[in-house]
Amino acid sequence: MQPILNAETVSIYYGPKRAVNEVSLSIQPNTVNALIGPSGCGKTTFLRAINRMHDVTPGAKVTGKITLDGQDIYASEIDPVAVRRRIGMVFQKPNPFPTMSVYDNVASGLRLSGVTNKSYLDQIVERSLRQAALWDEVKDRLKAPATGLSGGQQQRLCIARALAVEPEILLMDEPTSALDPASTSRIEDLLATLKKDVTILIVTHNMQQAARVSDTTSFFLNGDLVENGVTADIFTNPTDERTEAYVTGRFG
Ligand SMILES: Nc1ncnc2c1ncn2[C@@H]1O[C@H](COP(=O)(O)OP(=O)(O)OP(=O)(O)O)[C@@H](O)[C@H]1O
Repeated sequence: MQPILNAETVSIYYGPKRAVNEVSLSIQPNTVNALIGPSGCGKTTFLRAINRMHDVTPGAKVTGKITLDGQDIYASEIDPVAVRRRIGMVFQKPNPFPTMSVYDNVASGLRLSGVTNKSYLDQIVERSLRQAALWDEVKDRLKAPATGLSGGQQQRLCIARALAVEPEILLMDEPTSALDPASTSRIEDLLATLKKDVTILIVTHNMQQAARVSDTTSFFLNGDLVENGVTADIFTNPTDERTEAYVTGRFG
């Protein structure tokens, strides 16, 4: 099958310092892909290159090639805002727009792209909240402030907000690290259904989580992609001894 996303010898620099070294990685559609590795190994840096977030980091530079459906997302004619609509992102700490209601948070991306039709917005808001497994909990408080939701609900709201513009890829940077175990488990369950609609890349420090939720796993170390493969193989039969040392908890 054709990969939906392809990175070819991608290096990422902060000023003169190279944080990611010539990483090549192919991602198949409708899969969950975990990026693991010790702190500072470049997971977040690599993830952020995929939706051109480094465009707004002073001194950051991305080299190599990243394609989405075969199209170079760094090509000069490509608008980074359009890239971010197709490749959404959910961050470590839930970050709903604090002055907006639950409804307005989810509708914000569509409104920014000029959608005003109320019944269409209603429909997309409901669909996105259902996809994020939040609808039943918020359907009677859509006009209430988003900040009144629990941390776990706020994170699912951020997922709904990202889904509302129908991205092809969802990047998740340690999306459960600020959440309690019950909320974490809800989001993990959600990933299995979400991948029917969207391809997911998730950075996680939690190896049990990577093993539970992902189809493929990529192990990063000091900016290198050491090994990438089917999750069960990475955890039970890795080919590189550094991967084995990491997944068996010998360093980290
Ligand atoms: N904005 C920045 N400016 C300069 N250096 C940075 C910047 N962001 C990250 N780095 C450096 O790049 C390297 C990779 O960082 P990155 O955040 O990608 O690692 P990570 O694997 O995601 O770590 P963690 O698991 O702790 O989040 C680190 O050495 C870090 O200090």
